[in-house]
Amino acid sequence: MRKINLFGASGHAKVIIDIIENNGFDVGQIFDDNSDINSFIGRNVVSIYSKELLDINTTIISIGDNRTRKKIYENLEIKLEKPLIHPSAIVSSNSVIGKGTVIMPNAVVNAGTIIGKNCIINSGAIVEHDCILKDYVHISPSAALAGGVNIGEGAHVGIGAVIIQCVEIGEWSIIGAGAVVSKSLPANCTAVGIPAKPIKFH
Ligand SMILES: CC(=O)SCCNC(=O)CCNC(=O)[C@H](O)C(C)(C)COP(=O)(O)OP(=O)(O)OC[C@H]1O[C@@H](n2cnc3c(N)ncnc32)[C@H](O)[C@@H]1OP(=O)(O)O
Repeated sequence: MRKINLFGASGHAKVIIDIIENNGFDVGQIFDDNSDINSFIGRNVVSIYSKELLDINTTIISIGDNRTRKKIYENLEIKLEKPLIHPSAIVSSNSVIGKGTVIMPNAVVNAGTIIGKNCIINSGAIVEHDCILKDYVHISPSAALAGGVNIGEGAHVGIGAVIIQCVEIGEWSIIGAGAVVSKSLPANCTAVGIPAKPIKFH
């Protein structure tokens, strides 16, 4: 049976284990650098990093923080798993999804959309047609992107946020929970409200 490693024993990893099992695959190694975590929902956790051990299988970086996923991928040259898609998600055959990206239960990814690597399309999120999502993006549960939306690297769209068509979100920006984004937003900002406006830059 095909095995998939997890890098990070987090709450996010619990949902990914469900997706692995629902696809009929099995969990391989679970790695976490916190040596206090010896087991994770009944499974053994390895805390001493070994590239040889991890490279036996492909891996999903199961950490919710976008910058941490990027740091781990770039520093450790993780051998990424193909996109991991929950069977209840609807993903167009005319979309392109990068390695290490996870598509959670009931998410929708429509035709013409291109999603980079190590992204999270969380439960019930909708990514409409012809969107472009760069690497390390996280679309939170129930967020909705209309057609032709562009999301820069590492941006985080908060839970229940709505982004209207053809809007651009700059890299590493954070869109607050429940925001309505009606105009493009710059890089490295946190934007909240209806309509969404930047409240700070980082
Ligand atoms: C499966 C999962 O769990 S996936 C994860 C899903 N989680 C999310 O989507 C969380 C999204 N995060 C948020 O909405 C956060 O509140 C953020 C990122 C927008 C802001 O967080 P912080 O940077 O810590 O800012 P902070 O909490 O200090 O808030 C700053 C101000 O913005 C306001 N604010 C914060 N979030 C929001 C929001 N979503 N909508 C409107 N106003 C908001 C605060 O009330 C505060 O206002 P004040 O200065 O008048 O008191």
